[in-house]
Amino acid sequence: MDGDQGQQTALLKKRFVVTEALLQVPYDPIAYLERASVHANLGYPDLAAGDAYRALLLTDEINNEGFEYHEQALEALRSRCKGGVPVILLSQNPGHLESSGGVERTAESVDEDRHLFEVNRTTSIHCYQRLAASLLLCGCLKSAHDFCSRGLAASPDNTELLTTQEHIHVVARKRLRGDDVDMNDLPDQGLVRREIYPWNEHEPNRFSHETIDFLNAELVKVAPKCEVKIAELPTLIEGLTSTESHDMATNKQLGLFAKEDVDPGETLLDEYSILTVNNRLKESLCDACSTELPNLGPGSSVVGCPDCEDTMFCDKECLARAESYHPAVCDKDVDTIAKDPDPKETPNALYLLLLARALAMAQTQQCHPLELQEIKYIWGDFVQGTPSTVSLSPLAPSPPIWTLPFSFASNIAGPLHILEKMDVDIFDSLAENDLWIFNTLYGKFRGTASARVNKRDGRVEVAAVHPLWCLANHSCDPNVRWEWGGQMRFWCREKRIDEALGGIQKGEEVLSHYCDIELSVKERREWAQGSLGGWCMCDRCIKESGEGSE
Ligand SMILES: C[S@@+](CC[C@H](N)C(=O)[O-])C[C@H]1O[C@@H](n2cnc3c(N)ncnc32)[C@H](O)[C@@H]1O
Repeated sequence: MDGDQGQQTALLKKRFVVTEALLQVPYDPIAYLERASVHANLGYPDLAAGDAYRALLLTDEINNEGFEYHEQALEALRSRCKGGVPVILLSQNPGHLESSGGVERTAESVDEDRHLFEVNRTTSIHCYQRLAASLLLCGCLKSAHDFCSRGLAASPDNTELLTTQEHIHVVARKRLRGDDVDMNDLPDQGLVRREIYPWNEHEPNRFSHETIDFLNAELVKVAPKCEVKIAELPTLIEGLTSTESHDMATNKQLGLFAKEDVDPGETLLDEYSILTVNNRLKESLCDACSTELPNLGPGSSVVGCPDCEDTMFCDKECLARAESYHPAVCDKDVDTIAKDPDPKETPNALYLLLLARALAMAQTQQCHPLELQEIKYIWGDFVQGTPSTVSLSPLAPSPPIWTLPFSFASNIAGPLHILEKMDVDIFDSLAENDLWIFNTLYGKFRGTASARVNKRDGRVEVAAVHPLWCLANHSCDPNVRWEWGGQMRFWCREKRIDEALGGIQKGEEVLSHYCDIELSVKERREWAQGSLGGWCMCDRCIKESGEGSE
């Protein structure tokens, strides 16, 4: 084991110990700060920010007697101060705590309440420091600036916060390309690592017999002529063409294949997904499948939830399917969250709504969110084995690019707000509601979700993950068409792109399309690049771009 690896292993062990401690004592702000430090050292500034934010919330609980977790948080802090001031607060002493050789004077020597109040104040300033520095590293400049300002309001001479503030200004000038930076216009969308975290025990081996058998048993119900198999796909790199790389690397993934011959026009898959959301506050869409509700009036099939006002479903079937998520949000005032967003925020808002739906499903079904069968097996476009530190060795591979979109609002504050609305204790449910779990869910949704526009005004309003449909890979000469109404439907094309008769033979891969195939090769490649991870290299693209012709 080399030095870097040894350090990594030690940090992961430490992370495990602190997480276990938090599962035992969930309201301990110090343990959260400790875990933030471990996450920062492991190279996860996003997770460090998430922990520091939870610690900050707990310091608020301690400060406010009327708050829900005041007693538990105060007791946790008191217990941590029994042997003196916790070491994590002594590394940099932003409050004016007195220390004596690493161990503070004990509670007997001073008024205990005053002492705890001071420790709590110091803890909160540490939280601001950690939040500002970590969010800056993630590229969330506005949130970093906000926490920096809040920290400086409490501790104006704090050198760490002043330094971070300087860095925020430098990065902001670079990103906004100018010296005149308005702090209200700071970018707040960043990128973080997109990976299967080393401690994630929920991710299945997608190529195991167990996974493939499970998916095939599910497929029998909605696509009896399809089966899932391992597929070899070209490894796509942004802007790389086949003339530049004749030896194209490939990678193993899953794909859909025909088990029997399929006739032109024949339906191949018909999938209903409860993992469907819409962002319209006052539109008449079904809460379960987000289809436009049928007309109300005599004989209408529309039904409402018997227990809460305003939640409407197409029919009794959708109401019955809603039993898998609705009880967690029934009458819980979650309706307005992420609805009618600013157009710039539409994608983020839809992903947050998908996350909210998944959390409601998990809560209702008393299941870990990553164990939900609609989520467990889907593609997440994760980058494996990301090193946490950049190696200086000339032989080291270049560090992977961070690809998971991240913001304080979507990844940290938003999900916690939703859980609180659902009456979930965000501290005592860490095992199910930790930030790395939200990030993993986002990775999966961003790898598989599709969106739909409102035909009347062209606004994107619905998003969904169809866990079986999304197993199909892309081609610009697809052999199926798809249509998404209440259900997602694939049917075999009557004609292929060259006007040849459609039809899929037994054993052939079922190829969908992720972009409008009527476009030119350049436009198609630009459109599909986001969902493919690079320039499309299907036979049609290679032919039309003139690549590989020599
Ligand atoms: C929605 S998933 C498709 C199913 C996925 N192969 C799986 O294992 O579940 C989309 C991902 O499949 C891969 N993919 C799909 N079509 C491809 C193609 N024509 N060439 C290369 N990769 C493709 C890309 O990695 C893309 O990010």
